[in-house]
Amino acid sequence: MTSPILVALDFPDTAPAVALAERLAPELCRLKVGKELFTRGGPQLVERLQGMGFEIFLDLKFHDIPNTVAGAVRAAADLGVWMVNVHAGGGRRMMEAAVQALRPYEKPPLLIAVTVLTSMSDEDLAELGYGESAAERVRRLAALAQDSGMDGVVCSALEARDLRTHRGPDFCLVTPGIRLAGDDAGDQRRVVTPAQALANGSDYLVIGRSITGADDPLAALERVHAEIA
Ligand SMILES: O=C(O)c1cc(=O)[nH]c(=O)n1[C@@H]1O[C@H](COP(=O)(O)O)[C@@H](O)[C@H]1O
Repeated sequence: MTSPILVALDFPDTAPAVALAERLAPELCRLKVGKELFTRGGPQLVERLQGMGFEIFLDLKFHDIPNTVAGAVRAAADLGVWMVNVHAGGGRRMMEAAVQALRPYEKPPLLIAVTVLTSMSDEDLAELGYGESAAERVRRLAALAQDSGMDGVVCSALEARDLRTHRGPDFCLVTPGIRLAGDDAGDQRRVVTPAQALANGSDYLVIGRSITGADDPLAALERVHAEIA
């Protein structure tokens, strides 16, 4: 079975991250290593998790000048990760440079662009001076990402249906902001349940605290699988 679930290992250190991975199984999920954990554990931790059989989404959301981002995604590819992301807000030339950087690889990571963070609301965007809603901005950035040669985008599952229609069946939709019924939204603003996210057209569900914060993370993961079966 190929699971659509990516468990976000947002831990302050490597020991609890590895301990959690030991309680999960590569058949049931992939793992996401983000900014906090990577800054602590570095490439060695990624290699250790890969050695345990997990495919890794390296979520460092690169956002810099094209040359710098190209070098960063190359470093991610050399590490052998399964997926890596950049911010679509870095623009066309930055995304094209990232795409170009992965051309020489026989088995490159999936290259994904973050559109509008799921922690952002329409009000947050207005405060930044953007004259469009989150849904409109996601649509614009997803079109630009696809046109720049990216494999897909990170968005909220609220926008997945619209993107599936407009960007076609092969464009990869990665959706964080997933909450089981009754879970606390926390800092997230655009949240959706696992079943609804898949029904909307998501390919991959990024789930952090609903699994990592559970008393029994494996049981929580199995509950998500049961919900989407
Ligand atoms: O790129 C991401 O993974 C990401 C993008 C986004 O727009 N929103 C978002 O929450 N994420 C990540 O997804 C995870 C969500 O965690 P939970 O809110 O605990 O489920 C975190 O690791 C975030 O860094």
